[in-house]
Amino acid sequence: MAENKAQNRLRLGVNIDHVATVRNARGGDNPDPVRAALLAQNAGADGITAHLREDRRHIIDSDIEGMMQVLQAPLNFEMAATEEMQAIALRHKPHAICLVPEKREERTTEGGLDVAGNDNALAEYITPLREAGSRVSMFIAADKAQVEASHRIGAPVIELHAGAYADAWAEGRWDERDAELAKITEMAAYAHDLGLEVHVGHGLTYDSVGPIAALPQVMELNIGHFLIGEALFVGLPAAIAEMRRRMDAARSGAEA
Ligand SMILES: CC(=O)[C@@H](O)[C@H](O)COP(=O)(O)O
Ligand SMILES: NCC(=O)COP(=O)(O)O
Repeated sequence: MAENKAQNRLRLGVNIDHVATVRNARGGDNPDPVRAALLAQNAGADGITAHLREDRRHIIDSDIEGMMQVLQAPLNFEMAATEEMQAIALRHKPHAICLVPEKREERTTEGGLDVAGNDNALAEYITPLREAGSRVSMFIAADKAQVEASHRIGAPVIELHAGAYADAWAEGRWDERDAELAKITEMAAYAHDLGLEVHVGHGLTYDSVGPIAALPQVMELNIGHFLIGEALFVGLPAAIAEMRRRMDAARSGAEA
């Protein structure tokens, strides 16, 4: 995504996948994820994130095409490391590409990509994507071996999977929440020391965003499902503004 004027300003990428989930429940064109992406951009999102799954359960190919045509904000294109997705990414050359693991039977992205177990293949896979100018990131668990493998293969960015932290928060499992936060905290610092740019995402809400936003090494958060749900009640611009307020308050050490 574009450099921020204030160096320490945390970027917010708004994931619009679940606008497409609602559209696809009935087929047809409404609600339109491209319209939601434009609205998010105009409401202050620093970027738009969209995950084109192999089964097209939410975002479909024409959504990506539409966003590439009309968005000024950078697109962070989430995809599995398959030949089909590589060809689509090379056709569109999005600002950023985030490689994520995918299982057709999962309800949502359950874990991080196993970069450590596939480092040679992934190094080869990302080479043309990087040569085409996309900033490639690895969506990984907060795990030292995965951070080191991401660095080794030449990915400039990692996104740490916050799902276990966010779920523990939502379910009141406080010890687990604290343990997950400790892992993210440690790995964000470690990855930053290696020279990686650190992003965090998955499952974050108004409640759980603060401690993650407060981590000084984290440059970007990607948040979708909660914001799209909240938008049903308050509208997308208001939901984004409130998330932004909480991120900024945590970043500056103030009470949210
Ligand atoms: C990789 C990731 O975290 C996302 O793409 C996201 O949460 C929305 O997509 P799913 O809910 O389909 O995983
Ligand atoms: N990569 C995480 C993302 O884009 C948003 O995840 P979620 O907030 O929809 O769970």
